[in-house]
Amino acid sequence: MKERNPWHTPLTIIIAVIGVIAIVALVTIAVLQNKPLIPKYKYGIVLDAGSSHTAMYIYEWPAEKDNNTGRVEQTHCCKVSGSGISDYASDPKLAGESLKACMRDAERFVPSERHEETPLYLGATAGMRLLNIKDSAASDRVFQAVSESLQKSPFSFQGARILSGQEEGAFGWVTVNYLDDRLEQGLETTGALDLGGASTQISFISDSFDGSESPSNYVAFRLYGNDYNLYTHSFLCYGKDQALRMALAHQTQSGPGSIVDPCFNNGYSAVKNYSVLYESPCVSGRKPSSAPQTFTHTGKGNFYECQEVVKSIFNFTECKYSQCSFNGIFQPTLQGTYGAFSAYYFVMKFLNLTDTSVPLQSVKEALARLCATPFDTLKKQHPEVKLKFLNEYCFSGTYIFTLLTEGYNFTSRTFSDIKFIKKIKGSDAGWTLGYMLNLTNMIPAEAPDTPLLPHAGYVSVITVIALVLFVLFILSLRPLWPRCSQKPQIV
Ligand SMILES: O=P(O)(O)OP(=O)(O)OP(=O)(O)OC[C@H]1O[C@@H](n2cnc3c(O)ncnc32)[C@H](O)[C@@H]1O
Repeated sequence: MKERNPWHTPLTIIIAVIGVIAIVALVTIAVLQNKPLIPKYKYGIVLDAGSSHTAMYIYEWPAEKDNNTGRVEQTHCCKVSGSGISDYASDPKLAGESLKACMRDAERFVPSERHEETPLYLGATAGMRLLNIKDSAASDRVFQAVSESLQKSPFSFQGARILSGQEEGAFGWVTVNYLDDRLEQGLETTGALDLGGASTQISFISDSFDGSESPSNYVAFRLYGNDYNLYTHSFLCYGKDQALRMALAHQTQSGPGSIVDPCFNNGYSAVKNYSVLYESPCVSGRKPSSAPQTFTHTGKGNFYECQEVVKSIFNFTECKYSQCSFNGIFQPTLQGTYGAFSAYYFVMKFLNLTDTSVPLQSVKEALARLCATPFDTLKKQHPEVKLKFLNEYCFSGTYIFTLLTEGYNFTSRTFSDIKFIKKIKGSDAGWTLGYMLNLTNMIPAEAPDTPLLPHAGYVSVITVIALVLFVLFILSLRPLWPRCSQKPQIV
């Protein structure tokens, strides 16, 4: 004879089975309903048509979060081979052709089902600003050619245009602060220092600046519920290549047949053409009236003398405001930390000076040593470095040092507030990301609403509540529970 278990009645078994099914169904629905979708991405492409070269950046963000909350990241960068589009003024078609290899690259990196909806922008900076000043019809032809080429791509081409210096500075600032998560979290922002080939930008927030003293340097933003009064200025012709032209123009004012340049290493020698040197609008007005066709450019490598040459391209005396950086341009008091990118990074990286805890005096000494190194020794020390760059590091380092200290007024105390950076969390520092975020409305003016609980927390709460309900349900059926009799039932 078997003893009968009082729980093994059909009713309790049915209740238990229904209860378990109900819990499983409830949790399954909660999980499926609220689970983040399998990551699917959307894309945006920006071409940075700079004075020295063009680069293409592909950005991606989670598709279900393009209501302003998803993180935008750079997934790919392609360097267009050849020079910047402004160098194709005499043969604009080639400017369009030059972009084709990177556009084919983009077709591989962006999934084909996303091609048609992916916005594609081309922004040109100081190289095209200068070409536009020199010959606006030629600049139009270059834009026509690159636009025709980009229209043939499968992406949604949104146009090619010149960014103003103010936009370039402001979008660089947005990029740096977006990537550092400072905007969304409303943290103290970082200033942005960008050194290109033809222009340089400085952008930062200063409590002493509300735009009233120099409105042309003022950009107002409202991002994630916070207001920002940004100071920004772009110095056209003060990118590193045009600054070098101005330094050479200063040394060839009398039209000599040769110059001995303290900004180039001893042993460096090259024959240069006067008309090529003076073809840029940054120096064209100063071309000596009588000069031979060419001059011999040799180096003597002296940092202190080089600094004097570099200082000659700045005007430190004129200022109609309460305070200025240089050339009569207003600059409020420096404040906070700074990210310095593009040529700032390339040059300081070569000099092993990206660590700004090194005292300013030591930076000066390192530059003095670099400039004093004979050019042959330098070439032997750095066989991997392109000669075009190696030639110019003494000038470039001295220029950066002078621009930061004498131009922007960084001191031995504030110099350590600068961080020389190339990338932040995998994305390049530069104006392109800020430009795309702006054009795609990816940064909201107001802070987006956040869900009460994260997904995992939500599922846990649902599960616990379901279990409690189930236990209560079982308890409420107590009257139906089989009674345990004292006597064992004999079956
Ligand atoms: O913004 P604009 O002024 O139009 O210029 P760009 O867009 O061409 O400027 P980049 O930031 O690409 O480069 C800035 C400069 O750095 C130079 N550069 C690039 N790589 C370098 C390296 O490894 N060492 C030294 N200089 C480098 C380049 O030739 C430019 O003169």
